[in-house]
Amino acid sequence: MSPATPVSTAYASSTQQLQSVLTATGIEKAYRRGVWPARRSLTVLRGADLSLAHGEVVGLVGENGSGKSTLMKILVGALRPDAGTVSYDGRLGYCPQEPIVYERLTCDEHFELFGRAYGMAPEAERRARRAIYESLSFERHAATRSDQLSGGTLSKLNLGLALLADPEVLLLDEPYAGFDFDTYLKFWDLVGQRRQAGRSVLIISHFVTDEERFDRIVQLRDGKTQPRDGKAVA
Ligand SMILES: Nc1ncnc2c1ncn2[C@@H]1O[C@H](COP(=O)(O)OP(=O)(O)OP(=O)(O)O)[C@@H](O)[C@H]1O
Repeated sequence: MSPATPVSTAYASSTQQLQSVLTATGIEKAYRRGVWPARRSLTVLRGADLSLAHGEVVGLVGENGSGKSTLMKILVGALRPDAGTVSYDGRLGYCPQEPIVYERLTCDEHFELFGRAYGMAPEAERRARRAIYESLSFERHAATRSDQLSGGTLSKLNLGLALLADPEVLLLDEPYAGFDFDTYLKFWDLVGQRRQAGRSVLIISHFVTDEERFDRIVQLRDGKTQPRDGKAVA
């Protein structure tokens, strides 16, 4: 779902973070697997820190299984950390790795539903929807049910729903895996517009070729975050 709602008392919407729009400190997370007596614990995050400034576009990278999605789920409140705190200002928009949509609803119906959930006035929702259709070129699918969309168009809908309420922070988990090249370029135009507007974007990425598009890259390794070589430190 997007945007995320905090689920834990460890989360607080704060106006005290003047520099950062989102700050995570000392995040720890272990998954419990199996059943007793063969129960095991897999520690994924061991004190990860992350901050996002206004207008910053940050890449989150790391090996498969290093915990990028886990950290992002914790940032948006979809998963509870074992330790650590997350605070942010304003609204978060979250685009999960696997689109979460209602298969019987059309694209238009998704926007209407999410617009209501965000508390948007109908006219504001329609305006935002038109702009999203135009910037990602999928207006022709407005009346198509989501179970009949191609994978790439489903990814556009997933991204569009995260963008709908113009969130201060956009958190995207491998958003462009299904995009064709033209859409991929449109995606980066859109990210550039958000940067210009002072909005922040955190993107989980696997593509080394994207490196120059980020203001800063954070790498997850051994459960902790570190700045990626050659980019400024947080
Ligand atoms: N719900 C879960 N229960 C148990 N283990 C999990 C769960 N979710 C993730 N894991 C494990 O936690 C580790 C981190 O997973 P996560 O999806 O956060 O990594 P990732 O860096 O996003 O990986 P990828 O690059 O492959 O998408 C992996 O070993 C994964 O198998």
